[in-house]
Amino acid sequence: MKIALIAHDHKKDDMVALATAFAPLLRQHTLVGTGTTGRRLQAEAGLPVECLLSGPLGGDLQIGARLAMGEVNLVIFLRDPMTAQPHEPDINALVRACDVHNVPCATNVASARILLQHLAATGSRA
Ligand SMILES: O=C(CO)COP(=O)(O)O
Repeated sequence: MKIALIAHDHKKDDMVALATAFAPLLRQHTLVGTGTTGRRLQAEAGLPVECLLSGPLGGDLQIGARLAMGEVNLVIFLRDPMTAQPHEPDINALVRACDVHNVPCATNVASARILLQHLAATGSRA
């Protein structure tokens, strides 16, 4: 399973905590992330994350493009609903791509936990 991990700045601590809690599971999969999120997950959760561009510089679009080509199977995108983002069109494009291609996309911690628990229970592998 190829999993994309993305978090806005105010949600990055939540992402690190989530990824740390599920680190043994996430290690069994191929991980990709936007630049800053990915580097924090490497440094603080010890996870092997391929880091693309930072979100505002096109990272969301890179993940969306991979997803459209079938190279991303699950997205955890912890969005900050309280802060305006300069690259809002890119964010919408990524979430839309998930809907177009029927790729599971969790946009908050509660949903992400359910997806990851399901992944753990079903034993899907990379
Ligand atoms: O902005 C983002 C998603 O829209 C996340 O990008 P970073 O992980 O580079 O902060």
